[in-house]
Amino acid sequence: MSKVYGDGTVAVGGLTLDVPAGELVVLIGPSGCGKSTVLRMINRLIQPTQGRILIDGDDVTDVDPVELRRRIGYVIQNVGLFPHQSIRANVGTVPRLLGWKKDRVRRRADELLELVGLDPARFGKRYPHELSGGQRQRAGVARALAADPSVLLMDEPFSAVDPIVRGKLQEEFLRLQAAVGKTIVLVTHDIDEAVKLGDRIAVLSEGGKLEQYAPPGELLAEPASDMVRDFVGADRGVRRLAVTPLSTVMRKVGPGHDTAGLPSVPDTGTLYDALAAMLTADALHVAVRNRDRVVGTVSRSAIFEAPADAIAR
Ligand SMILES: Nc1ncnc2c1ncn2[C@@H]1O[C@H](COP(=O)(O)OP(=O)(O)OP(=O)(O)O)[C@@H](O)[C@H]1O
Repeated sequence: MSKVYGDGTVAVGGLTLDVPAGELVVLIGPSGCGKSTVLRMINRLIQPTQGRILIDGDDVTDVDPVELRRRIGYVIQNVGLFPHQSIRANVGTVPRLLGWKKDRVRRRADELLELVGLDPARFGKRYPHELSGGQRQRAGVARALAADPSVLLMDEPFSAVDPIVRGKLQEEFLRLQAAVGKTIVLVTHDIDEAVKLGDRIAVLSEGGKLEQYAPPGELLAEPASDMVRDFVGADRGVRRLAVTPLSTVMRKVGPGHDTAGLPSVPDTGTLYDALAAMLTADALHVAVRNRDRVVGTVSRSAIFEAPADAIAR
């Protein structure tokens, strides 16, 4: 696909990208490289100058716009909730457009509010300005999911909130995605967010040029160009810890093994989490838990001495 704006600006110069169903793909790149333009071409807010966009084999330009809205959820920075409508009405927007009965719209809105962790009884009647930034963000995600779209487009969805809330929303969002399994294209310019959320990351440079398209570990281990190397940063080696599962260096322990006094991390964590827990607690080892059961330990030296090819790629 490509987009040349009326004034001759080549925002996207011919990009081909295959997004596997059920995966979360992150578009990242410097300001003005065409990320938002790509996203808006997918949902037809912007007409491509050239090329085609297929969803499940259907060209989006052939799909009726109302049907397209049902199939594609869209979340933007600062959410874009309608200020004069209640949160419940906001979340019910697309189902209403689709002509669902009032009761069904309401039930669906409340179900979605629950799903994103907003109590419908408490928040349903409020207006957007009566919510915190993080709560508005969750309402925005609920609205985008309301008609059960197969595709979710998210343009810097977590950038308008402070870093702590952002971290929490990202965690919640990963849990939500594990439950709903949408195909997601997410735009960010935060490499840590990209590494944390993406199954694959597409690094774009000016004009929507695809510099590299790879899973986070591979991107960090083997940047395909100088541009990508600069972009992922000199500390990419440390970032790789954040995509390496604990299992690579964990020593298994049997039941009854004494780990009293050690900091602990869940077995779903990464080497980054283990190192952070040890540094925070000034400990040389960390216990690895599966729920309440200790299943292994990881030591600082095991992380530092891990062979390079054991670290994720
Ligand atoms: N309506 C327009 N008319 C002309 N040029 C435009 C228009 N909209 C965007 N552009 C230009 O197209 C290029 C890509 O813009 P786009 O918003 O897609 O970038 P982006 O990567 O999302 O940037 P950012 O990270 O800053 O949001 C930029 O050079 C921008 O100035």
